[in-house]
Formats: sequence, C-alpha cells, structure tokens
Amino acid sequence: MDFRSLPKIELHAHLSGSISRECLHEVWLQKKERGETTLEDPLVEMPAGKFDYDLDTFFPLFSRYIYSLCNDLSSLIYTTNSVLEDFQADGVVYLELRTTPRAIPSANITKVDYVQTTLDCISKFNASSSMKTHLILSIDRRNDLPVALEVVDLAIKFRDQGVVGIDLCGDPAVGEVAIFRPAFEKAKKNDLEITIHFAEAPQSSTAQELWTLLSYNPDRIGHVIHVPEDVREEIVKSKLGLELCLSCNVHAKMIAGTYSDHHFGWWRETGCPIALSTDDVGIFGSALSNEYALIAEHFGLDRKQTCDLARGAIDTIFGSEEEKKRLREIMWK
Ligand SMILES: CNc1ncnc2c1ncn2[C@@H]1O[C@H](COP(=O)(O)O)[C@@H](O)[C@H]1O
Repeated sequence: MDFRSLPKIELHAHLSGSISRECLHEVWLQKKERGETTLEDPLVEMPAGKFDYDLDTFFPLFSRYIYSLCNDLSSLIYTTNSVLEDFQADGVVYLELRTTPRAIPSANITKVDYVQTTLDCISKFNASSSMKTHLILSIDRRNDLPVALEVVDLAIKFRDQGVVGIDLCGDPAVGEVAIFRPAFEKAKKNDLEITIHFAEAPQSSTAQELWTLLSYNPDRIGHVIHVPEDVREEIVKSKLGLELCLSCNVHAKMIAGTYSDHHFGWWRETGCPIALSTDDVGIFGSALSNEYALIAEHFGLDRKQTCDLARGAIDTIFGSEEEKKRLREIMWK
C-alpha cells in the first residue's frame, strides 16, 4: 500500500516539534551567516537518526534550544511554512496544528503577533493547497491561570481566522491541572473545542488528575496511556476522540515494549474515533505515512482496515460539517 498517497488526517502535531532538523539547520545557517547566533548547529544538537529522547531530555530541547533559534519573525514564518509543506508532501489532507502562544520580547513579538503570524502562514497555504489546516492554541501545564486565560482569549479573538480549539500540553511532571478549570469553562462557554494531553506519564495519571481533566469535558484526548479501568470505561461511554502517537510513545519509552505493545491495540476495539498522529515529527522522525505503515505492519491491518482507520478520524475533527463532507469524498474507502 502507498501510505504516502493515502489521504490522511493529522490532529496532534505541535508546531515547534514538527520542524524538521534540515529546516532548523537552514535557519541556523542563515543566522550564522548574519552573525546572529552562537547556538550549536541543530544537526549537532539533534543528530540525524537520533530519536531516543525521553520525557527528561525532550522538553528542554524546546526551552533550551528550538525557542532560542526560532526567535524572530522571519524564522517563525520560514519554519511554519516548512512544517505545512512537509505535512502536505506526506499526503495529509486535513491538519490541526497546535502551538503555545509565545511572546519574544527581544524581537518585539507579542503573543498576538505570534498567533497572527502563524495564522497568516496557514491562511496563505490553505488558499493554494488541497490540504486544509486549522490551529489549536496550547496551554502549557507549567503556566498559571492568568496565562491560561490569555490563551483562551487569544483563541476567541482569532476564531474567525481559523483557531478551532484549546489544548493542554507540556511536561507531565510539572503543574497542577486543577487550577485551569476557569480557563476550560471559558473555552466551552465560547464554543471552542478542547483537547487534552491525558495520562501521558505515570505522574500525570492519578485518579484525581484524570477525573479532573474529564470534568473539563474535552472533545478529544491525546496519548491516553496510563488509564485505570474506571476511567477507560467513562472514555468509551463518552466515545471521546483519541489522538494516538505510536513512534513518539515508543522512542520516548512512554510505553513498555515496542510498536506491537502500543495501546492502539486496546483502544481500536472500543468504538472511540482514533486519529493516528505524529506529535513531534521533527524530533521523533516518523512522518504520518510511516505511522500508518507501522500500524498496518504491527497490528496486521489490510488495505480496507487501514483506509477505515484513516477515515475514522473524520468524525473527531474540530473543523466544520462541510469540511467533514469534503474529507468523506476524498478519503479512500
Ligand atoms: C511527548 N509529547 C508531548 N507531551 C506534552 N507536551 C508536548 C509534547 N510534545 C510537544 N509538547 C509541547 O509543545 C511545545 C512545542 O510546540 P509549540 O511551541 O507549542 O509549537 C513543547 O514545548 C511542549 O510544551
């Protein structure tokens, strides 16, 4: 099966984590030539073929390196366009990209500028491509409530330009999710969709945390790894959309074992819509086409089952009914 040509939906992709190393290298070269950076070459920082980042080494890649490199308007535009091109070239027909609004005071960039710049790239790309993209704004678990509310306000402000929802992400070892209730309540009240990183690591999978997160009424949840039985039952009953990321979970050792041990095998029997997704293709190096190839290989999916899996994600997109109709027409049966 040609997994690249297979029309696919990507619903769990972090913008800064989806930038390829080659693209980061190009940004670095341009800055180096202009004498604007003292950072190490991305290809040295993240060598080709190295994908074994665990949750301890993964998050600092952003705070310590990628955010320092992509720290002005031209690098934001260059990297966002490159991410969109990569997804399109991989056969993605519908993309929900997510990003944490980031102010860059050294370049006079506010969070409003950051979101506007990202949306401008998306809107230009949407106008000239068959892949359609929407934006989700992320709240980082390490944020406090005022910052989280600011993210929701930005989502409301930019809804007309393609923001469809709110995400809760970040290092699962950090933060107390109960503080975010007013932010998610405000998002719901304003008809924004909600997706949440859920049971990603043992520390973030206490019964208290998981029931708190479910009480925010998410429309989808991501990763969904360390889930106790009573919580699973509730998820299945509510038919929540699941964003499952295979290679990321294997490389980062977030699951025990390997591809064939992934919890996709359990969730696929439950009737919850599943969106196979890449999470951070720039870091973990597995494009969505490869994720489908791996799933087909390790779970013995034939052509029809693979197409059904890809189409199943239509039901859980945050896009419009019209968009769903378009996808039902173009996605393989
Ligand atoms: C293991 N998977 C993951 N779990 C939790 N949060 C993750 C993540 N992968 C990425 N992020 C979140 O997304 C940010 C980078 O993209 P943006 O700057 O927002 O575009 C990271 O800093 C982290 O907060």
